[in-house]
Amino acid sequence: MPIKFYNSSDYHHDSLPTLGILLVNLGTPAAPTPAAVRRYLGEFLADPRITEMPRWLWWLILHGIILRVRPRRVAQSYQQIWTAAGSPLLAISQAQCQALQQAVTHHFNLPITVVLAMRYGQPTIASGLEQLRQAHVRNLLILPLYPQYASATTGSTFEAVAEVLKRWRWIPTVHFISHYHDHPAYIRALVTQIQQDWNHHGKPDKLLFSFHGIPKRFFLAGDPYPGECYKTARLVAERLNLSEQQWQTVFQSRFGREEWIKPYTNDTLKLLGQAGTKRVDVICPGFAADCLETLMEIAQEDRHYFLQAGGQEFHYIPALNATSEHIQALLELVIQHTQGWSECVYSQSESVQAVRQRVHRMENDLPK
Ligand SMILES: C=CC1=C(C)c2cc3[nH]c(cc4nc(cc5[nH]c(cc1n2)c(C)c5CCC(=O)O)C(CCC(=O)O)=C4C)c(C)c3C=C
Ligand SMILES: [Fe+2]
Ligand SMILES: [Fe+2]
Repeated sequence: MPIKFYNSSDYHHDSLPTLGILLVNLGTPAAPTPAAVRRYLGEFLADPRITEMPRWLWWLILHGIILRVRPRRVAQSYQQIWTAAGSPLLAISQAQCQALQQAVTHHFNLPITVVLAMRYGQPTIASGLEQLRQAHVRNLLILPLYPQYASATTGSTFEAVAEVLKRWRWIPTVHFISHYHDHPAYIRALVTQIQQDWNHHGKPDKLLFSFHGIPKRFFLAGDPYPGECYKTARLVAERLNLSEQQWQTVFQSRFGREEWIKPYTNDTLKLLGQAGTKRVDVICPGFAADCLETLMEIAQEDRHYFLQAGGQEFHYIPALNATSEHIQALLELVIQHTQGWSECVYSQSESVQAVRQRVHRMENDLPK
């Protein structure tokens, strides 16, 4: 019979168990070039959770039209936001991973490894999980950096992780965080981020909470995403003591021709500009790290729409990124979702001595 599972022939039964945390974000092209963007979009847009359409039809559209036209245009956008450290999304995610590793090491005083993976592109989920497997992870926490659950993002991450784990011989205890849109520590971090900005620049006439959209069709099929976006925005607005007129929830980054959830960010900004609203601030609470969709679409393109339509002042409030408030929020999420795990590692470690002796005997008994 062929070997079906991923074995650990290098595994020692007396190795110390550890806790593992896999941070996952969406992913980004390896370079701001049409070829790299084509590779990235090819993988991204082939995911059935991103485009729910008959596969053959979508394959024709993707390869016949989109991948011929879009990479050139999108590569130009990436060139404008690319930094010395690479794509902002990847660089910021790496900083988050390092900072969270420090925070959990300090807090838990246990062997615990934090690894970063991307759903599309590099570093892959498979490589991240392999790193954790080699660290003898017995308890695994998956933390997709999407506060609001969507099938296209969080759901897709679960699928990709399960695809790898199902091949392991020794499957660890797994905890998957499916959302944290109303977690007090996350809400607090957003409130602080906004207040700090307003301390420097004063308050706007209107604060827009702009979230990445999804097709309306997905919402009608039962995706909870829009409701979670609304709740995040409401909780933050309440803590900032904003009146109904002072804030609004909107959806950005529409892709393709079908209707997406509304109101659209760009249309709303045009209307606000036309209606004489002087200053608008935009924050994008659904993005754990700044990326093309915030730095380019909101901070540049949408700013332009607003000012063109008659608006006077536009501020983009950065994503939570690797701020200490964000890392603290992620740490609190980790603490909450790993309740009881330290005891588990301790008890497994205690038995290491006993295992060591038994394994030794077993190995001696095995036929050579
Ligand atoms: C934060 C949540 C996100 C949801 C929900 C989401 C849904 C979704 N996205 C697309 C299509 C594209 N998204 C693109 C970029 C992009 N999307 C997110 C996050 C969510 N997407 C991020 C963080 C990024 C930025 C990546 C970066 O490198 O900075 C792109 C690529 C850029 C482009 O070609 O415009 C596409 C395409 C769909 C269809 C969808 C829901 C069905
Ligand atoms: Fe997207
Ligand atoms: Fe976009």
